[in-house]
Amino acid sequence: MTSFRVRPATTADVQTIQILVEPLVNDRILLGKDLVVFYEAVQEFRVAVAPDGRVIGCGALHVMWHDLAEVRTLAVASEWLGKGVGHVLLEHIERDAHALGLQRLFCLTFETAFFRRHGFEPVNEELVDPAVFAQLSLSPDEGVAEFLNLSRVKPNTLGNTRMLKRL
Ligand SMILES: CC(=O)SCCNC(=O)CCNC(=O)[C@H](O)C(C)(C)COP(=O)(O)OP(=O)(O)OC[C@H]1O[C@@H](n2cnc3c(N)ncnc32)[C@H](O)[C@@H]1OP(=O)(O)O
Repeated sequence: MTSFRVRPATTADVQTIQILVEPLVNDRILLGKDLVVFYEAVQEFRVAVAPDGRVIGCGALHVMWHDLAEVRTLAVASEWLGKGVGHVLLEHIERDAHALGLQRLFCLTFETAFFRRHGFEPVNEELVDPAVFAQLSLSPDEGVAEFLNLSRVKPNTLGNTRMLKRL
């Protein structure tokens, strides 16, 4: 079996994470973020690390409300695809979500088959009531705006599927 391990990200990983996701951002698969935003979110990230210490994957958990969080920036280096790295990263993210008391995990993705295999289902309905929607719309976070499907970010989300997993 190919060995790799998953651990919480450190600030030393942040530039590597940005480099890892850059091609996916250029292809409009993932939302681009400034380096400062990655640093501010470092505690949300887990990274997968090859035996030689190289970061080969990442994924993040962004809490949005008391029961609700989003899986973000899940990405695996091209030469490591299909070796279970994404699966183990998502397992860790789900474990973190459980530990935080969350009950619902959202994602916005083109990788519907991968997320389906991990228990996510496409959703069309509103996932929050109007009062929570109003609160979330105060967030400056672009990902939250995408979750709310605000018109200003709709071009970013074209072709993506909204998916949800109940934990
Ligand atoms: C919420 C968001 O962040 S949305 C964005 C999601 N990310 C992206 O779209 C970025 C581009 N995509 C990627 O980086 C990757 O494709 C990911 C993250 C979606 C999946 O990462 P991977 O490491 O390839 O996933 P993983 O290997 O666990 O599973 C993929 C396939 O490999 C298979 N697999 C799992 N373990 C192994 C293994 N040890 N050996 C061989 N194959 C394996 C799985 O069964 C699965 O098979 P299938 O897709 O052919 O049915």
